[in-house]
Amino acid sequence: MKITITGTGYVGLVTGVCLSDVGHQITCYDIDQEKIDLLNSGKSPIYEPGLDELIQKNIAIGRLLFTADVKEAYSDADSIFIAVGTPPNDDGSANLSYIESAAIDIAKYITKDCIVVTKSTVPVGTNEHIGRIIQEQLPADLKVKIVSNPEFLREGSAIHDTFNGDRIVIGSDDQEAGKTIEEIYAPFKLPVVRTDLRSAEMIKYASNSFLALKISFINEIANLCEKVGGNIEQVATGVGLDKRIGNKFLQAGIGFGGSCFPKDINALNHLANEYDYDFKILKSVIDVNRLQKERLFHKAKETLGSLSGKKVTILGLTFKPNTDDIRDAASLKMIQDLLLEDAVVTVYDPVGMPKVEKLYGDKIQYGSSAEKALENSEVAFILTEWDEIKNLSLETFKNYMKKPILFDGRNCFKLEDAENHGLQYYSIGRRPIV
Ligand SMILES: NC(=O)c1ccc[n+]([C@@H]2O[C@H](COP(=O)([O-])OP(=O)(O)OC[C@H]3O[C@@H](n4cnc5c(N)ncnc54)[C@H](O)[C@@H]3O)[C@@H](O)[C@H]2O)c1
Ligand SMILES: O=c1ccn([C@@H]2O[C@H](COP(=O)(O)OP(=O)(O)O[C@H]3O[C@H](CO)[C@@H](O)[C@H](O)[C@H]3O)[C@@H](O)[C@H]2O)c(=O)[nH]1
Repeated sequence: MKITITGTGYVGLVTGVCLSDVGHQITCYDIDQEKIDLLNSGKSPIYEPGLDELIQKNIAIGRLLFTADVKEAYSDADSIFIAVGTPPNDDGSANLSYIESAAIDIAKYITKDCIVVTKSTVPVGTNEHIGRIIQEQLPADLKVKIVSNPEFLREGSAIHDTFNGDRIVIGSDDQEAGKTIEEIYAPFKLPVVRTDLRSAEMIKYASNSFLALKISFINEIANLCEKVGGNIEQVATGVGLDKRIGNKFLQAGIGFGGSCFPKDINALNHLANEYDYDFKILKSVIDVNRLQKERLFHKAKETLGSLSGKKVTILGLTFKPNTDDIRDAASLKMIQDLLLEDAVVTVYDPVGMPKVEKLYGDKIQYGSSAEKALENSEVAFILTEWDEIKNLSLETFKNYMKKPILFDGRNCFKLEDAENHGLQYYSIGRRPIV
């Protein structure tokens, strides 16, 4: 059975590699020739622990093939998994142009009946739309069935999540097509949820929105703790032990970012508006997150007065650890606000600096290490909880900074430690050490 994966971003690449690792013959197709060349040399274009090794292993045993040739990708394919991007349009809706152009190519180049599976995150109704596009262009003697199979992996633990996911969602209005896709996933031995097309699409948006809601909720409790007293970590532990609530996604911080939560929540809100539904909770989640990203900046201004001309260090640029992804990261808003204040900004991140450099060039400085970035700085912000940053000794801040004033957006250090080291330390949802 020939399985083709369209798009070699996080989702397409990790899905293709993991499916080949459990024994399937996989062809990964991308329109980006540079990515394909890199992949054929055994290197992943994305930073994901463990991925290079799996790519090399499965190329070597001949189960994994990468191509930028559309004919090679689609001819003889039995099933095609679409995993192209669905980035946000200016109005918050999902941009479906990549999906639509993939659908047109599929209709043009398939040579036998096949199942088209959408892994990309798409608004409710899109799979039917894809089906119609394909149908319109398809030669009369061929048949295509449509399946929705949303993806739940997280960047940074994508391989682990694929092999150990909580569920595989397979939505189809055609039982047989759904069953074939279920069989492809059988080696993973994971729980399968079979639904109709529209429910599968909604499961993806509802899941991301609910996780984002948990984060915005705990961030608001943290903000209130700062006013009324209480320690958000103790509160989150106490709340999370209730099994009905669960302890995951209750880590208060500088707000959520990444390529998914902000985009998907906005897309769901847009969909609700289109159907004349006022999704009040979702709008609040978006609003709370926007304010949370600005919170430490305002606190620093309140504490220091003006930041103009002051050397400010940012440690951690990616939207979370173990990825080089900076999309919608809290660091981007912070850099922008600091530059508007005429602060002198120096940044450090274990892997995220090249992408930030592409955006900001010589408007900011780049430390070759956390210590170098902290040298002579008057304020430091921690925005990503990389192990390397969490493991810094608090002595480092004292030794390298001009004044050790630390704003920790990820609660990386214990309050007692900051107190013992004589740091001025502000974190999220905990009393300040002044
Ligand atoms: N990144 C994640 O962690 C994650 C997790 C779950 C779901 N998703 C969803 O999965 C989808 C893909 O996300 P991503 O981060 O992997 O995307 P991405 O934007 O990083 O990669 C998409 C790839 O598709 C290629 N492409 C575009 N049009 C194409 C076409 N017509 N034919 C072949 N290739 C084409 C691009 O060149 C690119 O390499 C999105 O809808 C996203 O919301 C992402
Ligand atoms: O308790 C928490 C957990 C997460 N975050 C932040 O939330 C964002 C997203 O984190 P995470 O969910 O781990 O990363 P993603 O890789 O964006 O994964 C999410 O988005 C993917 C794309 O849709 C889904 O597949 C995943 O299931 C979903 O977790 C990051 O900025 C985190 O710092 C918090 O602030 N507090």
